[in-house]
Amino acid sequence: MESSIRIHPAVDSGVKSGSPDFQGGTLVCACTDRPVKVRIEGQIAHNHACGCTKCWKPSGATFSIVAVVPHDKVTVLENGDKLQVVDPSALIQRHACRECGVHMYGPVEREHAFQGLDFIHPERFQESGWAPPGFAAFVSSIIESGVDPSRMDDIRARLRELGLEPYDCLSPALMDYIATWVAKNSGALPS
Ligand SMILES: N[C@@H](CCC(=O)N[C@@H](CSCO)C(=O)NCC(=O)O)C(=O)O
Ligand SMILES: [Zn+2]
Ligand SMILES: [Zn+2]
Repeated sequence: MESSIRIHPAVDSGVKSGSPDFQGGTLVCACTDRPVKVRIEGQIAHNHACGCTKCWKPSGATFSIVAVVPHDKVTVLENGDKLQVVDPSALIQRHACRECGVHMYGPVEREHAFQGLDFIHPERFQESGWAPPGFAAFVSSIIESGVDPSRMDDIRARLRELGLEPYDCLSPALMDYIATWVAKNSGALPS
């Protein structure tokens, strides 16, 4: 299953399945001194590989691995004083460790289909068993980080080989969910 194409260390040797018993755990940043720790209660949802320029990626990775949890399931346990919001104008308020740069949680507070959800990077869990990524989002966006466009066919083929269907925005199910929210908000669909 190994390939010379690096997607992300958590999936490069094959996507590991999650555990039905996973009850949540603790996300830890990369600092050896005073690491930021964030408690997540329960399983994650909509886990995916993301090629956008805004999501945190470990070094050498082309994609991030990112999922959502309800905001009320997120608690900063330790060293929250090290957190700062990366881009206050963004939809996702990514809270990053000022020292190591790892994004610990990103709430959506604005009126939006994702309001009330926090984006997290499950690879930072100390525990295993989190639900695996199910698709790849914002694949074309990796070009914005400097990936040569001529590599895109091979990268999309590798994503398919890993079972991560590539999309250039979110998955059809999530795009339909967002569009339904917009239509109900505007009155185009009954709410
Ligand atoms: N081409 C841009 C895309 C950035 C983008 O829209 N990212 C998505 C996905 S992040 C996780 O799935 C998004 O919803 N962003 C909202 C936000 O970042 O606040 C790029 O690559 O920068
Ligand atoms: Zn840190
Ligand atoms: Zn992203």
